[in-house]
Amino acid sequence: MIVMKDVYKRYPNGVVAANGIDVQIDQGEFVYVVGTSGAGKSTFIKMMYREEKPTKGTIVVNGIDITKIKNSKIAHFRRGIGVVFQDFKLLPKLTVYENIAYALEVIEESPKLIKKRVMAVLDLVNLKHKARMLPDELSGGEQQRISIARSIVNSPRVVIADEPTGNLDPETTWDIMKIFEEINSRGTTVIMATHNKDIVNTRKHRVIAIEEGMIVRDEQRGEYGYEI
Ligand SMILES: Nc1ncnc2c1ncn2[C@@H]1O[C@H](COP(=O)(O)OP(=O)(O)OP(=O)(O)O)[C@@H](O)[C@H]1O
Repeated sequence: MIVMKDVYKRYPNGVVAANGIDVQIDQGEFVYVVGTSGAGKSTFIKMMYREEKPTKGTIVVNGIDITKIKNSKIAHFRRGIGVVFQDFKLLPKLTVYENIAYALEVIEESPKLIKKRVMAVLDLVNLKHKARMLPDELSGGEQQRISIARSIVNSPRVVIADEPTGNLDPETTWDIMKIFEEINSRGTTVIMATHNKDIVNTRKHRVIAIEEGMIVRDEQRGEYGYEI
């Protein structure tokens, strides 16, 4: 569960990107975060995995008040959260297998367990046969599937995705959505910032709309709500 109470974020340049946010997201929900460019979507989700610290307010994620944890504990906290980016952020010199295994190697899991888990997530995204390739030998959609596989290899309770289909064509976008829905159906919370009206209006889930750093709409099975 994620709970934000009276959260404000003012960047050093004076921009207020979160302006009094109160929200609760329960375990297992699927949530779209929508809003115009610069509205504060990325700031909202970055605060959930402590990439940004709020100026004021409390944020409790998986039972931990992440506004109070020490810097030395942040890495440990983040292991419970999977993060997927628009530009994939795969390590170019590592193979697909190594990119995914890396997250488990740093926590010193056994080689046997690492292999089992990496192959299981590669199977989920249908890319077992590409395990030995390098990221730049893959299409954009395949790279995003690998980055999703990497985000869930630790079995996080929450997956956060910032515009994960922004660089992909419409057909690939649907494939990626199916994977997120599959992950969600297994009980993982999925939080996705998106500008994709078709996705939001077709694959119905909770919609949180942000404008000027405030939640202006929060609807179960909501609509995208903007003309683009
Ligand atoms: N690191 C930063 N330093 C200063 N200002 C920032 C920083 N990051 C974001 N901002 C500002 O905060 C506001 C909200 O930005 P944010 O990236 O959260 O919006 P967004 O809704 O995700 O936008 P987009 O859809 O364009 O990605 C914007 O005015 C932006 O310029």
